[in-house]
This record gives sequence, structure tokens and C-alpha cells, in this order.
Amino acid sequence: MDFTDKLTAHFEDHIVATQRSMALTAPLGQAIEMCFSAVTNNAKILACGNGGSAADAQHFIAELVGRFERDRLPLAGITLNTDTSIMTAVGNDYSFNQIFSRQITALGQPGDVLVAISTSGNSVNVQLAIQAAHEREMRVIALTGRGGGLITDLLKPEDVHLCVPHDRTMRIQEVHILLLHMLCDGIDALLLGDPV
Ligand SMILES: O=C(CO)[C@@H](O)[C@H](O)[C@H](O)[C@H](O)COP(=O)(O)O
Ligand SMILES: [Zn+2]
Repeated sequence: MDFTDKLTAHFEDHIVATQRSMALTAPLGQAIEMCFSAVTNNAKILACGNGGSAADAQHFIAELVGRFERDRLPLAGITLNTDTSIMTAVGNDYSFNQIFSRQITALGQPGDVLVAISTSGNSVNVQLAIQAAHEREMRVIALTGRGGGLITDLLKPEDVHLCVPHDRTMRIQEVHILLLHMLCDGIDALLLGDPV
């Protein structure tokens, strides 16, 4: 089988998704400032998502607690989708919809930031996470796609919505990891200065 046309179409569609997402530059800047403010004021960043977005959440937090491109102090972040004991206990005893929100109620403090990732904008556990974050007086950075789904109406004016203008989950996820790397780079630029 010759995959050339199919693979070329993927490359082209990826470029389309990335090009359209350049419209997110202003809210991305706000998200960088929000994360910087949290990690320099004794607050922390919590992150969650399902499936590929769970991987994105833990990838992002690993770069905060570990490092991104340059050495610096570890930054305070926790992934909410990596503790199998918490997720199975809460999922089993309460509901899968509460696996993130219950951790936010336990850990969230005013000034903390929730990075909530859902390509559809409709995952119920991510919606409940956003509501729990608001109850804890946290701010939210939502990474979505497909118009933002039900998450759009849950967000407050002080939150940041990074909605990838595309309808395919894989394309949205590909841009999400780009946006998360840009967040890491922006936080490091504020902490360390721009590299020469
Ligand atoms: O990575 C993929 C598909 O590319 C899947 O694992 C995907 O993340 C899962 O179906 C998720 O459950 C989708 O949830 P969401 O992005 O709509 O919140
Ligand atoms: Zn995927």
C-alpha cells in the first residue's frame, strides 16, 4: 500500500491546525502570566485530563517539577490523573466523574491554577474539576477544541480558554502539547530571562 497521500494529508492538516492556533497568542500570554504568578507566590498548578490528555497533563507537570530546557528550581505542580489508588478508590466508591474534583477539593487553595485538558470540552470529570477549582477560588486554564464544548460556559472571565480551532481529537491533542511547551517556555523566560 502506498501511504504517501494519506500521510501528506496528515502533515498538511497538522499545519492547518497549528496555523489556526496562532490566534491563541494573547490568551497564551495570559496563561503564562497566571502560571508564573502561581509558582512565584507559594501556590501550585494542578493538571488533569483523560486518555491522551492525561498523558499531556503529566508531561506538563513533569516539566515544571523537573525542568524544561534549562536548569532552575523545581516548580510546584501535581498531576491528578496519575495516582491509580486515588482514581480507583474515588471511581469505585463515588463516581468516575469525581476522580479529579475530589482531589481538587482536598488539595486546592486560593491562588492555585488548574490546567484542565479536554479535546471535546465535554468530559464530565473535567467539567466537575473546573467547578471544584472555582469553589476553591482557583483560576483555570482550559485547553479544549471543537468549539470548547460544555466547558466554555463553565469558565469565568478571569480564566483562560485555549480552544484549538479544529474538530479532530488527534489534531487538537497535537496542538495542546505545543501550547503546553509554549507555557513552559514562557514561564522559564519570566523566571530566568530569555536565553541569549
Ligand atoms: O488520545 C486519544 C485519542 O487521540 C484518546 O485516548 C482520548 O484522549 C480519549 O478518548 C479521551 O477520553 C477523550 O476525552 P476528551 O479529550 O474529549 O476530554
Ligand atoms: Zn491521542
